[in-house]
Amino acid sequence: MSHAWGYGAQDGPEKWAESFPVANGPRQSPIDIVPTQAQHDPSLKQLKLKYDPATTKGILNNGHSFQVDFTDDDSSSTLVGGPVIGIYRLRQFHFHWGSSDDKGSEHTIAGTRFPCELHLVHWNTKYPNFGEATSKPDGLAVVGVFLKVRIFSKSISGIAVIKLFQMMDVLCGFVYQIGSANPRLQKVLDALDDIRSKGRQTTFSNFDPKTLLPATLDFWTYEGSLTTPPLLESVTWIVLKDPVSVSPAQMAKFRSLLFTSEGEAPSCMVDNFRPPQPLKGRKVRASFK
Ligand SMILES: N/C(=N\S(N)(=O)=O)N1CCCC1
Ligand SMILES: [Zn+2]
Repeated sequence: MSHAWGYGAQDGPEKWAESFPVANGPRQSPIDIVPTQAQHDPSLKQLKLKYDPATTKGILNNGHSFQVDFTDDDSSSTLVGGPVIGIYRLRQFHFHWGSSDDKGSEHTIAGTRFPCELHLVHWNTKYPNFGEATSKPDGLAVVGVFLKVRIFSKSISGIAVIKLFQMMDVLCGFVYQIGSANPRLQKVLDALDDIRSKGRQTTFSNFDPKTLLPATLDFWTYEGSLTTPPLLESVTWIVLKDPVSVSPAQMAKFRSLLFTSEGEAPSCMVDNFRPPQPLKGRKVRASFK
């Protein structure tokens, strides 16, 4: 297989080892996190994320996901503390999602899959740049955040109204879902109209990724890898325990992107996730009891 990879039957995760033998390595990601088997480590420090919106550089459809890039020529946007030693600079964030709400995340929690997972990618400033850091065992730190679809109403009367509407809808032969849109996601999702195809990029500025995070930064951590080729075993994973919300309509927006470039037969960008990999004796630590 050339180094062209994807998520299809011919070029997907089951084929990656042909060009990237590290796919069968000892510290591959993602993994299934089993909370009852994770050990609370009181020596873990508080996770400190400091992001300067002015470092936002742009948004790109890279043909595998979309990413929001940040300038990383100084330490304006950083991760310190948690399981890492030193200062890690924010490079980009991106997402993985499914074709339906029952799958899409890369990490799973005791077998539970979420419809989407956010990854914030940081590199260790003990190395001269991101490219150098990607090949070092302590080169990268990625924060993973689960997105969870919540269909709810705030009041009993609201539930009654929804139930009535749903009964009427079923009677009329169609079903719709009412969900709570996550307003903090919307600026990112609104930009997707301009980057529908692979290779498209557009301006995107003044965005604070901290707004995408849950209120508490309780996390699990383990030593792993990039979850896409080249699958380098250089990532300290920091997976947040608490999900953030996303609505069905917002999930549809993720699924409106294309894996393909303009002029190619369109292929919807969905199911761009690698399934959990063998733990191979690794320990998962928890920052919380
Ligand atoms: N696979 C990756 N990130 S991830 N999915 O492991 O967080 N990346 C590939 C190049 C830059 C980030
Ligand atoms: Zn990722």
